[in-house]
Amino acid sequence: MTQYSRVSGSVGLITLKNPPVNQLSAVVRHGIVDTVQKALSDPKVKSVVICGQNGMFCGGADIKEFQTLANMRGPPLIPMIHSIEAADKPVVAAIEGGAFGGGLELALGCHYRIAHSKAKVGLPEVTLGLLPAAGGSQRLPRLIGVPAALSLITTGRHITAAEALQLGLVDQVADHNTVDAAVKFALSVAGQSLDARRISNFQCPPVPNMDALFEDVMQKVRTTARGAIAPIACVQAVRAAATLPYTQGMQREKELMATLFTSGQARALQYCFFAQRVVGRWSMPSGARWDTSKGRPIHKAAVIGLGTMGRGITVALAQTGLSVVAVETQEKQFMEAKKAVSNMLERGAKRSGKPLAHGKITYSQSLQAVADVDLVIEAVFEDMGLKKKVFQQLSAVCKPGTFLCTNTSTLDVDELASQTHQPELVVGMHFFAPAHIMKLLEVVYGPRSSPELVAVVMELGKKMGKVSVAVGNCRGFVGNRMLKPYRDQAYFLLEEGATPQLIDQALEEFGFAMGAFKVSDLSGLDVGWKVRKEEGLVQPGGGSGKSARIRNGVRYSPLGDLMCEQGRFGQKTGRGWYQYDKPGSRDARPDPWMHSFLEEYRARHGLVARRISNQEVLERCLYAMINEGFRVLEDGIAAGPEDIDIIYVFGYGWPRHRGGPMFYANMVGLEIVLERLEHYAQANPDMPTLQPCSLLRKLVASGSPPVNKWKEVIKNVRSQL
Ligand SMILES: CC(C)(COP(=O)(O)OP(=O)(O)OC[C@H]1O[C@@H](n2cnc3c(N)ncnc32)[C@H](O)[C@@H]1OP(=O)(O)O)[C@@H](O)C(=O)NCCC(=O)NCCSC(=O)C[C@@H](O)CCCCCCCCCCCCC(=O)O
Repeated sequence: MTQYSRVSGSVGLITLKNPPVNQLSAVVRHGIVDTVQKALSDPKVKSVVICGQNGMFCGGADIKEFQTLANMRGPPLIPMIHSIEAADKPVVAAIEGGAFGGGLELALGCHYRIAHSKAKVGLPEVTLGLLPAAGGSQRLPRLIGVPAALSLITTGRHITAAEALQLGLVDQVADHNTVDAAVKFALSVAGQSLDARRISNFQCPPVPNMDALFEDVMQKVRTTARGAIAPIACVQAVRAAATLPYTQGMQREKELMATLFTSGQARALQYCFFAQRVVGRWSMPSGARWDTSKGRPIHKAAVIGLGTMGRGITVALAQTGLSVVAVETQEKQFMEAKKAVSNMLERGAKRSGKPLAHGKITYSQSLQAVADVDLVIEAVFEDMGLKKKVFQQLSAVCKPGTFLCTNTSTLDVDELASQTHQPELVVGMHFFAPAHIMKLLEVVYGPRSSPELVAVVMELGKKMGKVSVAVGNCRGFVGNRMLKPYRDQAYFLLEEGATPQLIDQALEEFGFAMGAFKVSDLSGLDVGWKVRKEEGLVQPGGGSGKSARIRNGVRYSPLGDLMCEQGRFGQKTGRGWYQYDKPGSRDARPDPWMHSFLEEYRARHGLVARRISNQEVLERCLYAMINEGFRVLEDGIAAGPEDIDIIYVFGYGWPRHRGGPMFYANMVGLEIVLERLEHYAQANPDMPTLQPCSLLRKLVASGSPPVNKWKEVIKNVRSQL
């Protein structure tokens, strides 16, 4: 909706009213068309101001309308914006809060833009698999120049009002009431010629070596896009702005948008946008929910253990403005950590332009120092015995009511909780390395965890800039639990004839940031080896005879153990699944040694190498992971498919334009995933992770409903258990 009034005698004020972000739904577009016409035909009105209610200009087109073309009724945006630009009375955009996507395109159609100093603007369409197709790709380069427009449009980043002013994207920045400032401004420009204010009439500012610039940008975009098509279309659209007259440029914008609009990638990215918001509305099997559970404020937090994870967590906490007590009992680690944390904070301050958070951290070598904190995050070595001891000590030292969190990535949170006097005040906070950079936080609750604590930790995660997902307790929680069958399949494929580079290439072409073996080299093969040894899975020399590749009755690959026996721990030793120039180097190169290692291994176990296709790599690795995802849903560990998908997109390098593993399964077709799993399970009866799980079968039997309808089927499956 829109509201219209005449203010200060001669200014027509149009207010967009469409909570939550004044998105340009059909009814708003109708309102704009009608009120603009009203203002222009009223002889008393000499100029017009467009603003948004509740301190927000406009969040752009209504993304919900994009779900089907049938939804796209009402006046189209492009002619609506053209009619504003063509008006013979000055139109001023008063930007409070933000102007994003279609919202900024609307403002670019206005003759002047005034922004509040705290407002942000941007064209984030690329993050939704689209391009700014209401003239944004054509007007922005004409206004601020090709290089700056390319940067904004291909990344979708939001910029501050100050940066927008510097770029010439806004004409004035207001510190107080933006609408008042805009009305005053509108009065001052009434009657002035608008010839020089219509951006579509501008020529793009000339760029020396334009071909080279576009080639360079396209090259960079292709490398970072990992298969996403929207960033490439964005470059093509800006190129059209730079090389074609406006009307032809608009035609190109339209053609490019038509390709993107109906693409699977746009569906996936828009799903991710909403899924990210869905996971914030967490719920627990007990019925506790985000909107009925209230946390309490945390003023002082502590981190126990200042290894790599503890350091990152300390930085992330300090950057929220909290007082942090950082505890490390080992002298050498203590000294190194203090220095490392300072450096990380300095780099962070430089990057963000925000002041240093140094003063807020106090360091101690004694656990007694945490006696008065509100919340503790334990980040000692991943060893159940050690962690149990720490939790017993914390329970004795901390004041009653202190929240105790563990940064374990796999261990049983309930077992740790049972070491304390108040098990209901214990949860897992699974950070991802580097903890001050990576966006994902898995918040792991147990059956006894209090909803108040979950609310506190979810809120704390938000303050740390994390995307927090609440999940139930099981081995590996959601992310690592699903990663295991994926990795196992990668090992089995090596045994059957693949190479690490063949598998990694297939996964990277799919869009993963790194293939399974590069990730393993990065995180260190010894980490998993230690866990497997503790579980009694490792046999010297990989074991012999038929049982060498079987543990507990299921298929097991000792390849990783054999690599570790040879000291090949990955990047840290300069040798792993790949070779590196020197220990610590990141540049992975295929290692000819691997060829003879695998040949010798296959010969020892009577395996005949066969040709493995990319399709088989993807189906076996991804469908095994997806199948486990269905089990996670069936077990109630994740509340819905969105939780799994957000975990994978933000924590495991899953390509966002494919929407997360569960969304991807839906896109492929659940019946196809089921059929392929059945096929591989039949060929490999000793791999139970390939046996399709009952929820998948149930969903297929229910006609493969879209992903947002799965929860109903899950509820039925659970009620039958
Ligand atoms: C705005 C924000 C920065 C605010 O952040 P904040 O943290 O304050 O709040 P939330 O993010 O939690 O959001 C609150 C609430 O609002 C919902 N929401 C936000 N934005 C939108 C929106 N744009 N539409 C709908 N709903 C929105 C959000 O979901 C939350 O609600 P929930 O219930 O889920 O909790 C932040 O919200 C933000 O970043 N928003 C998105 C901004 C954005 O990306 N905007 C761009 C939108 S796309 C666009 O504008 C496209 C235009 O360029 C062009 C359109 C032209 C269309 C032409 C179509 C041609 C089709 C051709 C096809 C031809 C095919 C053929 O014929 O064959």
